Amino acid sequence: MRFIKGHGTENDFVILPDPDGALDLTADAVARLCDRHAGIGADGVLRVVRTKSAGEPAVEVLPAEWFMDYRNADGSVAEMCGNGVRVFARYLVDAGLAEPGEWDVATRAGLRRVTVGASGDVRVEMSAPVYLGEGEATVAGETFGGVRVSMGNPHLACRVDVPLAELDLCHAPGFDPSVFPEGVNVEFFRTVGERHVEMRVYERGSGETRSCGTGTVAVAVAAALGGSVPRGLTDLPTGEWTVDVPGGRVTVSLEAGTSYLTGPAVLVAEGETRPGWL
Ligand SMILES: N[C@@H](CCC[C@H](N)C(=O)O)C(=O)O
Repeated sequence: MRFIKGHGTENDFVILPDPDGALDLTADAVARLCDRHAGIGADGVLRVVRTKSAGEPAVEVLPAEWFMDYRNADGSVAEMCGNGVRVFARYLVDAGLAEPGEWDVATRAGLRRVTVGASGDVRVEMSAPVYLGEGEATVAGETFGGVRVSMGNPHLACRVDVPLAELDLCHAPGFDPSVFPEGVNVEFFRTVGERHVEMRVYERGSGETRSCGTGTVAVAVAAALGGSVPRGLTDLPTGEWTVDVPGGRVTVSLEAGTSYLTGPAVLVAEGETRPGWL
């Protein structure tokens, strides 16, 4: 099986080209590919498949040529991946499967418009963040309040006062499963300057990662709200935010009715898995 390895702010992915949807990609195969000791190692898999061959009726109707089939490292399926979609777009251009420019990528959360040049950073229109109220996470017995935000996938963005390095994220933060029946990605953030925050994240299905693109937008929303409650679920503050993650830096732009994420997308290696390994 041919693969490419890439990352966006060190949120890393195994990219599997599967234009005609021929791969039967099981959860077990994804987990083995992502295993950092016995596999290639990654936070997730990006299967690159033509939308019409996605194998998912809700996706096949979307008007985009390519579908980003995103899987978490444990093999679970997720709706969206903000770093992944930039890396996905970079791969399509690098492989000659798409021209540099602006076009839509199909995801389980709907269409996401990417702006991608021949090299360099990629910008993604991330759609309107949805404010879902407040929530709580616990880390090592301590409870942190946060803001629940949907970016197509679920997030809980918690402002903290302690240095981020002090948080023990070796284990999954606790949360109320009746509030998050599908699980949740939990971000912890601190303000470090004017419209500038730093964050760590514990991702649903992947554990602590060095970045989460959808999470950076959720954190920008929580930081911009600053504890206030918005007038409507998508009537959120606007403005540009710098978000530092352990793996680098991204820019989030909150605009009326939508949001944008800009950051790096890097391809680092390619190869073939050994016959019979998976
Ligand atoms: N790392 C991603 C998010 C991947 C999906 C997430 N773990 C989930 O299950 O929702 C990003 O960059 O957004």
